[in-house]
Amino acid sequence: MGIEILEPNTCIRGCCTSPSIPLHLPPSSYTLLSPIARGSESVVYEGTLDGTRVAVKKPILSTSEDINKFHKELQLLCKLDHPGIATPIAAHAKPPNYMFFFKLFESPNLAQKLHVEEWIPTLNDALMIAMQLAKALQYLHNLGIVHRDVKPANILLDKNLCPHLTDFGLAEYKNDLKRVSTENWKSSGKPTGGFHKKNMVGTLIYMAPEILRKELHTEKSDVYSFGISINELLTGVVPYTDLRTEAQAHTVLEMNYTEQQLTAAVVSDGLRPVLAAEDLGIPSRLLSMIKKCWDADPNNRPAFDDIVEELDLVMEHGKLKKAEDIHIRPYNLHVVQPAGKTDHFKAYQESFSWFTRGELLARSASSANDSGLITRCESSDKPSAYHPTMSWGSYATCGRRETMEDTHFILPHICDEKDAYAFGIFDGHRGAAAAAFSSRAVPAVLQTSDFMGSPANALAEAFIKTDAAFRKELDSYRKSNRCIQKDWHPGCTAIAILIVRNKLFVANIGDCRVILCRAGNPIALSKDHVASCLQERERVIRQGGQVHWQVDTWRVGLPALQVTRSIGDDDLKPAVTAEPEITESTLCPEDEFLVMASDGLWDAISSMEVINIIKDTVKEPGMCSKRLATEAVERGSKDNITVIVVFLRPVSTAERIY
Ligand SMILES: Nc1ncnc2c1ncn2[C@@H]1O[C@H](COP(=O)(O)OP(=O)(O)OP(=O)(O)O)[C@@H](O)[C@H]1O
Ligand SMILES: [Mn+2]
Ligand SMILES: [Mn+2]
Repeated sequence: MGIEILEPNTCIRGCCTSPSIPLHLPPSSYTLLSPIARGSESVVYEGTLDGTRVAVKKPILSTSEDINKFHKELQLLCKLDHPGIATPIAAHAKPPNYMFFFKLFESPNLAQKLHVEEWIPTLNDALMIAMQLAKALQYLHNLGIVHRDVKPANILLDKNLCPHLTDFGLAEYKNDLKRVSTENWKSSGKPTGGFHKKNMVGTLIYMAPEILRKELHTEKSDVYSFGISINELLTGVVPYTDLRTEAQAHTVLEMNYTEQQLTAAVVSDGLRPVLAAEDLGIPSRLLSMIKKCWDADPNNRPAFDDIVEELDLVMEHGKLKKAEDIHIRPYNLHVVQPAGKTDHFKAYQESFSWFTRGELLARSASSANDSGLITRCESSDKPSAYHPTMSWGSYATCGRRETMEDTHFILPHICDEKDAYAFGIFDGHRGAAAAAFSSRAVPAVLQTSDFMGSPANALAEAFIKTDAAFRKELDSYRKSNRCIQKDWHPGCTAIAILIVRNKLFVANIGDCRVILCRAGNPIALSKDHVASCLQERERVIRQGGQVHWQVDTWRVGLPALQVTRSIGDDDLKPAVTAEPEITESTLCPEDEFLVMASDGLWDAISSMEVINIIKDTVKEPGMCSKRLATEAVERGSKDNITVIVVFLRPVSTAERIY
């Protein structure tokens, strides 16, 4: 493109050279805009280079070892040229700035695509992705390079859904690995996204048994990670999160300290993710190839030359059978049409997403108030003198987690009522389904309720109806016997606020929180429902649940849930109730703003600090939300984080106050 290559085109040390991409840039040629992602070892920004939008990967360089690593990664990247690999278009390798510039991929990476967007690929999509990725890895292996971090989060998708392998932070020449064998262990790179912070490279669930046994990483270890990733693409299930043994793997994954259990199971018991289901039209050849890829013995795994050949054959067959029509998502609710005798191959399914299912609830939600559980709060209809002037913004980030299980909604001027606003946050656990469903269902039910006349009731009704509808949906979905996850009980915590004129209602279940900043001080408008709270513990036991001390805190039931109220979690109902605790406040001119957020924020930042941070941030609610979330990540919050900031006064006033 337009960027001129300044000679000599080398990095500061002279070790990296490239005939085609510039390795140092005039400062005026690029800008860094907002961060797209924070990896364990770098921050990826959106930026511009010579006027074009690009992605800028800026490694976190804290030691000289990190700088060596940057040079190594750059040297390697300069040698690569393959359509299936995200190669840099420029780099800047002179102090104080070390950066890689890549073409900006607008679509999310494959992990987000599958688990946040809940994308369901057709068989054709899946085969195309598998093939492209296999070719990219074949290319690398032929050059003697092992990637060592193959996983969906490192696969970028372009507009046509073509995959581009990225993140060469852990890549090595195979020959160098031989030499370092045990050193390889201590890990030059900080492991990515996983939990083994010191001893391992790669991400635990994608790591081959030999890596877990601390043996040498070979190209066959990439084959293993490839197999796990392709199965994830076919099933839509994050490896091992659908298992439910005594120590539920999902819990294992959430509790960093028991990863040894999973490691042991993978290494010694041959545990593998649940293989995609053949009866949905996924060719058995593809499935046996995946099984071979994740064979315990690296020697039994195919090389990428074989994999590419095998995929070719599978695709040939697919063409005959219209692979583009086949939707592969075994755990979907779908209707299998009576197949014609000659056409067993074709399985239809209703395209399915938990977001959409939640939305549909509006159509079935009756406007009658029939929950019967809530005592009507006295009406607050009297028009009052004070009306807040509102503006709002939000920010949601996956943080250091691999998957995003938070969702939220913002619903201003409900049903065209200019004085009614609702906001909500849902923090999913044991999967994202409940949070996805609720973020659409709760506002849908609210809109059909008497939210003006009886706001507290409307909120309670929204939570209880959503919970009932979600569990019913889950039930029928399990019964559709397409569900490979026999014991799957997703849930979410929820907080919602409803502002009607000068009244503020907060409904909460779980450990999201809302605070109000009144005259400079935080007022908590919700209380956490967690098993470490005695009152809640007693309530759970009274309602037939079990609470036990596990590892470091009180937890509910076998799944060892820390929260005591939620939507979903149907294996723990009724003890883990969806009935919200509701607070009502009257807003006054002293009120400055509201901050609501999932526990990822509150784990890292106190209410008072939140207020102070907003005080020295530009008074734009979206920016405040982002600043808070970013600060929490920087302080080490390991969770997904969602923040909504609502100003209750004209922003110009708010600005003047501080
Ligand atoms: N060119 C790009 N366009 C759009 N998004 C990108 C691009 N490159 C990276 N990203 C996003 O940034 C994320 C992190 O990038 P990358 O994996 O290269 O960083 P990292 O610090 O090595 O992360 P980790 O090691 O934790 O996986 C990717 O998963 C992707 O979502
Ligand atoms: Mn990555
Ligand atoms: Mn990385």
